[in-house]
This record gives sequence, structure tokens and C-alpha cells, in this order.
Amino acid sequence: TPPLFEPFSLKSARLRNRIAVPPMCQYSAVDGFLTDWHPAHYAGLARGGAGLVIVEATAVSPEGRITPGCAGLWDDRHIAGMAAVARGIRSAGAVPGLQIGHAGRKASANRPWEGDDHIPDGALGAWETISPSAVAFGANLPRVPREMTLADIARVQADFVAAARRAVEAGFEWLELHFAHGYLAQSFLSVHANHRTDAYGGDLAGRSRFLIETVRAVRAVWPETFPLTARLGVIEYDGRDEETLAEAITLTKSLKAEGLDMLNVSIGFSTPDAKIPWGPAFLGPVAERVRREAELPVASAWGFDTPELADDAVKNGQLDLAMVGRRHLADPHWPYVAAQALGVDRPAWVLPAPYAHWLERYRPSAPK
Ligand SMILES: Cc1cc2c(cc1C)N(C[C@H](O)[C@H](O)[C@H](O)COP(=O)(O)O)c1[nH]c(=O)[nH]c(=O)c1N2
Ligand SMILES: NC(=O)C1=CN(Cc2ccccc2)CCC1
Repeated sequence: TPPLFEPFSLKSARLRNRIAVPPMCQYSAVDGFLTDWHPAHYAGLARGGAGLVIVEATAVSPEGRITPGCAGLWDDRHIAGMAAVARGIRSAGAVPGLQIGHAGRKASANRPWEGDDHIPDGALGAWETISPSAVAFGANLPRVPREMTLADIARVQADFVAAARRAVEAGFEWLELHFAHGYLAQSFLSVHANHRTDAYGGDLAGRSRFLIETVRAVRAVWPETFPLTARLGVIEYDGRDEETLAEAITLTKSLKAEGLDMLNVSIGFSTPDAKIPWGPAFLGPVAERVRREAELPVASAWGFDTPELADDAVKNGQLDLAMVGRRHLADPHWPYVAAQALGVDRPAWVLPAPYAHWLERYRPSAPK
């Protein structure tokens, strides 16, 4: 069996293979409430055969949304829609995961295909953004956020805990904290965004405090047997990669000590001045370094999107889980295509029986 199709266990989670659908915003929610779009989208992905499907970045508070179309779990009324999605993923045989986060200074933005920029300050539909310091991201997101008070910090951490409780009630079995991509948690870690001189800024310990405290608080309410993971930008491609990576690995060890079960290795996206070396599976070596030095299982994404690239990354010890995003948008049954390409025995059975039986048995193009 190709390594990509070996099962994977983490705490009580049992994954049928090493393929994960990473969280991908659908920008289709209303006031945080999911619509008919979401259950269809996620069940379709889960039926494709991935071992784990992680539901998109879900805001822990209204101002924590990236756009007005982002999902939320800041209100108990959000649970029902999320529960339907979790059921759909579970009934298709995949582990239902959820990512929760806060967009920080990247919040109050238009959808990518509607400008991908800040809703102008004061315009209808805009809201106040908050961040560790009153420093804007820049480029398409120029609004200067309000510097968070210690009360804001405590409130947002409580929001993460409340959202985690709701995720349990909704039936999720895997939780990923969104600590990447230039959003709030990443902004606490990044010197590009965090200029605080109090306990939540300054040296690595100060810039790590929000993240460590949040993992500790969430771990206390998230069931011990379910994986608690975080997606962390470990590199910025801003000319300081060695330092950033060393800090990220130190932080990862601290998060592991707080009970984190796995790290999803990603990019910081904290500054518009990054020179990102886009390319096939380009984060592989970075993920391998984190996996080896922090001694924690890792997942990663960004171009592990051919069967061979995903399989190789698992085979050569770079990743424990390969996250395949955009290819799943193009083909929710990507795992079936990968199974065929990698020579898995009876590849059709990566799909549910109603599909598999006929894909294997009657192939109109082939003589019977
Ligand atoms: C439309 C869309 C939406 C999102 C994303 C991407 C895209 C394309 N990505 C990043 C995503 O999880 C993944 O890391 C990237 O797409 C890179 O992987 P691929 O190269 O697409 O396999 C993303 N990442 C994340 O942590 N939370 C999210 O909600 C989203 N949303
Ligand atoms: N919520 C998130 O974490 C998102 C991450 N993205 C990452 C991305 C950056 C650059 C290119 C593709 C994807 C895009 C949209 C939403």
C-alpha cells in the first residue's frame, strides 16, 4: 500500500488514509450561520475518500470573521448547522474536523472575488478590527486596527474556549486552532504585527503568550481523546526565515507541552513584502524540520497536489498528513484519482459503495 493510503491514528481519531482536506473558506455564511451550500460542499468532499475533512476557518466572534460571509461559532444557534456538516462528513467515513480562529487586522474584508480588500472604514458592513498593536497589514488591507487591551485579550481567549465547547456539541472529533496566515494569533507571534511592550509582546515568550494560553484554555474543554491541533505560520519568507523557524519550533515544543497533538505547518502571511517561493510541495523540507525537531506529528499543504508529491512527502518522512486543498475543489473525488495513480488495490473502494460497485464492475469503455 502506498504510504499516502496507510491509515493514521492520533489519540482516538482513526483516519482511513493520510489525505486531509484543509480548511478552505467558502464565504457563503450569513451572520456566521451556514447555508445549504455547506452541507453539500463538505459531504461531497468527504465522499471523495479523504481521511480527514477540516471545515473552514470559523470565527470565534463576529469581529473575528475575515469577511461577512465567514462561518461563526460564537452563538449557540450556530451549532445546528455545524452539526449537520459534521454528521455529513462522519457518515461518509471521514473524520470531521473544524478550524476556529480570529482574523485580527485582516478582518472586515470583502470576499476574494469581490475585491479581497478591507471594506472601507465607516462603510456599511464594515466593523472595527483589533490586533496586538495598532499596525496595519498594508497593501490590500490598509486599515489600522485598534490595539487590544488586556481585557480584549482575555475576552478573545474566552471566545476560543466557548467556540471549542460548541464544536464538541456539534459533533466534531478534531479541532484546529487557526494560528497562521497573518490572522490574530499569528499577529501576536509576528514582530511585523506585535509591537507590544507588555507581557504579550517583546521577546519570544511575550509574543508566544497568547498562543500558549489559548491552547492551554482550549485543551481544558476539548475532550482529551480528540486531537487538538494548530495551524501555525512557521516561516514568512521575509528575509528572516532562520530566526522565524527557530522561534516557531521553540513555540511548537511549548504548545506540545500544553497538550497539542499535531502541528499543521503553514506560512505566516504577516507582511505583504514576503517573497514566497511558490512551487510544488515547497513546504516539505520546512515541515520535515518541524516534525523532527519538535518531535510532533505534522501536516502541511501548498502544492502537495499530485498523487506522487503527496505520497512522497509521507514516504520520506516530511509529513504525517498531506493536505490537498484546491485540487479537491476541482475534484472532490481526488483520493480516488490518487488511488488509481498510485496503484492501490481496487481503487474504486476509496469511494462509498453506491459509487464504488459500479465504477469497479461495469466500465462501458472496457469489454465485459
Ligand atoms: C478558497 C480558499 C480558502 C482558504 C484557503 C485556500 C483557498 C484556496 N486556505 C489555505 C488552504 O487550506 C491551503 O493551505 C492552500 O489552498 C494550499 O493548499 P493547496 O495548494 O491548495 O493544496 C485556508 N487556510 C486555512 O487555514 N483556513 C481557511 O479557512 C482557508 N481558506
Ligand atoms: N482563512 C484563511 O486562512 C485563508 C487563507 N488563504 C490562503 C491563501 C493565501 C494565498 C494564496 C492562496 C491561499 C486564502 C483565503 C483564506
